Parts: sequence; C-alpha cells; structure tokens
Amino acid sequence: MSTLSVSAVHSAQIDAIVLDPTFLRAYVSPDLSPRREPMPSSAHAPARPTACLALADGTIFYGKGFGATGVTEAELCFNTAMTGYQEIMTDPSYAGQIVTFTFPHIGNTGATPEDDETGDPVAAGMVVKWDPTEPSNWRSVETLTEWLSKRGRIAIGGIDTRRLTRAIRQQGAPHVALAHDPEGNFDIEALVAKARAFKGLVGLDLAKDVTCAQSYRWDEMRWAWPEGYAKQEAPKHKVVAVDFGAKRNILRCLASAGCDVTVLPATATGEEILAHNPDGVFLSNGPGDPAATGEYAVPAIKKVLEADLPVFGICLGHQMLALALGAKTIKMNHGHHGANHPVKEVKTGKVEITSMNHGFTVDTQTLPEGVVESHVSLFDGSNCGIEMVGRPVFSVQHHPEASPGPQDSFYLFERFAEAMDARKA
Ligand SMILES: NC(=O)CC[C@H](N)C(=O)O
Repeated sequence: MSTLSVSAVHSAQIDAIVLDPTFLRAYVSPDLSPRREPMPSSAHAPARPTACLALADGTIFYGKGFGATGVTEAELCFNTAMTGYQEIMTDPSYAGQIVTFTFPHIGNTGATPEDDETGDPVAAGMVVKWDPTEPSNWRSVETLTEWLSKRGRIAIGGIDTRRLTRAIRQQGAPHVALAHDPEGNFDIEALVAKARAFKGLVGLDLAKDVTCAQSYRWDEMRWAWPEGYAKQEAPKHKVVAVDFGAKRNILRCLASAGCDVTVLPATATGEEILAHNPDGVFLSNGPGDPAATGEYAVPAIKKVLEADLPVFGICLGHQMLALALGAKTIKMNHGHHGANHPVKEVKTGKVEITSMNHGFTVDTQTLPEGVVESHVSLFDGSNCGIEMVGRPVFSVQHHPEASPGPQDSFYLFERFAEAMDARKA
C-alpha cells in the first residue's frame, strides 16, 4: 500500500497510486451481511511460512512467526482496539485465548513494563496482519518481538485478520492450535488434532491460575500528567478487592477514588473477606467461565451480600455477582473485545463509549426480582450492568478502568466511593 500522506498526495506529481487490493476490498466495502462463507485461507502468507494457525474445522493459515517458538492451543477471539496491544496481551481475562488484532499496525509502540496489566502476558498468543514495525515511542524499552520471545508467547503475522474476523463473527470463536517453527516444519494433522482436543472455555475455572497467591495492599493511583503513577495519600475507604485475575489499572482506579485497597485471592471465603472489616467489597474481572469460578466464589459473595456492604463488580465480577443474586450466565457466539463499544445507562439514557472483553454474558431474562438491568450494549442489546434496587450493590460488564481508554465510565468508581460515604453517614 502507498504510504504517502494526504498532503504529500496533493502536492506531488502523481501518475498513479497503487493500493494493495486486499486492503482496499476489506476497508472500502466491509460486508456485514449474515451470509456464511468458508474460512478464508491466508492472503499474505510468505513463500516459506514459519508459523501456522490450524483451526479445529481443518482450515489452515500460514504466516510468518515471531516471538516464542513452539505450539499453543486456545480459543481464538478478535479484538478491534486500535491501541493497547500490550495491555490486551497482559489482561488476565485473556487466559486460554489467542487474540486476533483487527488493527493492522501492531507493535509500532514497542513495549514498556509500565503498560503491563499483570506480571506477564496472559493471552496464549497473537494473530496480526503485518510484521511488527520498529517501535516509535519514547516509552518503549523493547520491541514487541523481544517482549513476546522473553515471555514465551507465540505470534503469527501475514494473516488477513479482517477476513478472519468476519469468519469468526459468522461461525463463533473457533478452537485453534498456533505453531511457530523457524524451520517451517509443521505436522498439520497433529495441529488440527490439538485444536480439536482443546476443550474450550465453557466449564473452565481459570481464575485460580491467574489470581494472586497471597493477599497484598495496593496504593498506586492511575496515571496522571505530570506525576505519572503517584502513590495515594490519606485514602478514605477500606476496600477488599477479590482478585479473579485483576487488571492493575482497576486497582489504580480504586486507589484514585480514595480506596485503601487490600487484594485477596479468588478463593477467599466470605468470612475471610469480612474479617478485614471493609467499607466495601470489589469483585474483579477474570478469565474463564463465570459458572465454574462461581462454584467457590458465589458462596463467598452471598455471605458478603448478607453483610449489607456496598459491592461493585467488573466483568467476571459482574457475572459472578449476577450468579450470586440468582441469575444465569451464557456463552456468547464471539463475545465483545474492543475499545469502542457504546453502552447506555438505562436510567439516564446517557451513552458511554467503553472497552470490552468478555465471551460470556448475564442472561437478563433470569434476573430475579429486586435486581434490574442498569446498562445495556447498543451493539447487540446484551446486558452490560445490573444493580439491586435500593441497595448500593452494582456491577458492569464493560471496563470502566480501561487503559489506554476510553475513560467515560470512570464515574462508576466514584459511585462506589460515594456509596461507602453514604453508608458511613
Ligand atoms: N474480562 C472479564 O472479566 C471476562 C469475563 C469472562 N471470562 C468472559 O469471558 O466473559
């Protein structure tokens, strides 16, 4: 594709601009019709492929491998965000998933430890359109390729990710095996067998794999200019945050809203949570099937609800609060993963642009009396929030802490703090 800027195009003497026809087709005429089509094969495969993505239905994509070598199996989802690939790869909620990035320029801001949402990448691998470019960002300390290699994560480039995404939308999130071998030796049958052997996320409790081993305190606030990540001073509210795979920026947002945060492992019982004498309880995001994690978390949440404290949950925490209140969760076809999802707050009609990452959803039909839908997705009408009538117990499916953004929904952290203020008054 031509890399000329618009002004250069205007000022130059040009005989012809040659656009990559695949790019043009995908960009100019996106086909959103519900028509089913076969999974596409790789549009930009190099002559000698060094990576291979095998789907359980036997479809094979060849591309160029980067990052770690080896083989990994997972569910394949797609994320439509234009920024934040490092935050996405380190979001613990992506355990058991490989992420296809629809934005073509992945890697162009390199990597920095400041952007990790947890210690290491958690997503099993990444699928991108082009080779990562040289980083162009003053915050970058290593390239995406180095970052992935050191952390044992496999990536494949050269895939027509928009086309692959369209197929995932139509057919649901497939089970896949991703292999990277610099010699290009792939046992296709074995890879397809691995993809088929992957059991999927339904019924899988992954929170226990990504939660903290021990409790700890958190006092860093969200990033602000010019302080950067400053430490909080004189927090007002004692909050226990149950870590089902918590993103760091959630803890930062709690700290910025005035919460003195103690993080407890996912398996903390109701008694252990209440022993901290909290002013409020927070339920974090996390990977896997909420119903499976709910087997041990729901009894703990029910106990917390008996104590009549303010409770706030995000994503997996939202789903498990719904389960504890008696509702049900279901698996979605391909879920929501992106940074521009419009969500409406039902009582105000206000629309917020949100970041999303979930493959399960709360079934609104099963909400019990006394629990109402507070937020709804304007993309597909799926549930995005619930609250108990007359009690400061609420949760949302989207990510109000989103880093790098959008930040429209930060008011929810303030609402949680106000609920704790009101209870003390
Ligand atoms: N970000 C999250 O907490 C995800 C919740 C849950 N694992 C889902 O996929 O729906």
